[in-house]
Amino acid sequence: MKIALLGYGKMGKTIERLAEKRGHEVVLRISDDVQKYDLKKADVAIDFSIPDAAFKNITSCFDQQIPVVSGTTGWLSRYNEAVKLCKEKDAAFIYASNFSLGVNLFFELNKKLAQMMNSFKEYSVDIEEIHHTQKLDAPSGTAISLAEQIIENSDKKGWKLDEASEDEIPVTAKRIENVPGTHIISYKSEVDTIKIEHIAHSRDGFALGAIIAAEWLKDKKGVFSMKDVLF
Ligand SMILES: NC(=O)C1=CN([C@@H]2O[C@H](COP(=O)(O)OP(=O)(O)OC[C@H]3O[C@@H](n4cnc5c(N)ncnc54)[C@H](OP(=O)(O)O)[C@@H]3O)[C@@H](O)[C@H]2O)C=CC1
Ligand SMILES: O=C(O)C1=N[C@H](C(=O)O)C[C@H](O)C1
Repeated sequence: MKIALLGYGKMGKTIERLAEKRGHEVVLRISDDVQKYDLKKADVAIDFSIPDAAFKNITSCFDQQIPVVSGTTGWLSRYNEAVKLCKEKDAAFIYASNFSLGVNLFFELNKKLAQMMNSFKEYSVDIEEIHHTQKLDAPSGTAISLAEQIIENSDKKGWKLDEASEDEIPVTAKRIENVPGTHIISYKSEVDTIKIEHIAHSRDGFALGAIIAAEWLKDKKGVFSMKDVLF
């Protein structure tokens, strides 16, 4: 498979290393706001760029009929617009706030736990995420996905960074040197705490998941999620 990397930073370079091990070839590496780039020599594009660039990168792929996998976070206010454009252009698109198998299993656990805990009002829920100090967005895309899953499966009405009201989920974002990505969900009562936690040991899990998603999407049309790929 010939891959165009839109974003050639920490994730782009990890994807290149693992993709080459799986027999793929990287044919294009984009690292800044190029006015127009030719994706025709690629079978698929993988976007891990920056919040301000993701929408343009993704829609360039739709225009050039190249399936696109995006893991960039912090641009989701335009997600529905991207979905509409993908359908109009009969293109192919997968977005995930987190591509690792472990986090996608953790998502399913989170939904089940939220349903179960909703009956026990003596417990209050909170989310904590910890990432490296270069991260541009807060809270992480994964923490937002986790909060939305709890909201869909409980009586919670929303989430807020730091201070939250009774019917919202408080989300804390910590930045510590070299942490690839940690997410913790805690249910606390007067007498005890129940916690589930996902700790990424490196970026390899995110990168491998994105490559598997690209292999899966290559010959398809439509808008998909990591759930379609994995389960
Ligand atoms: N969904 C998932 O599983 C995961 C998502 N992420 C997300 O992926 C994104 C990238 O993460 P990471 O690789 O760690 O970040 P980096 O900062 O290491 O890489 C981002 C790269 O994008 C480049 N860039 C800047 N402008 C553009 C542009 N217009 N088009 C293409 N590339 C551009 C930057 O170049 P320069 O440095 O020159 O500005 C940089 O090389 C983040 O949003 C992060 O949250 C990260 C890990 C997993
Ligand atoms: O910026 C990162 O590094 C990560 N970003 C994603 C997010 O915002 O959830 C996924 C992962 O946690 C690493």
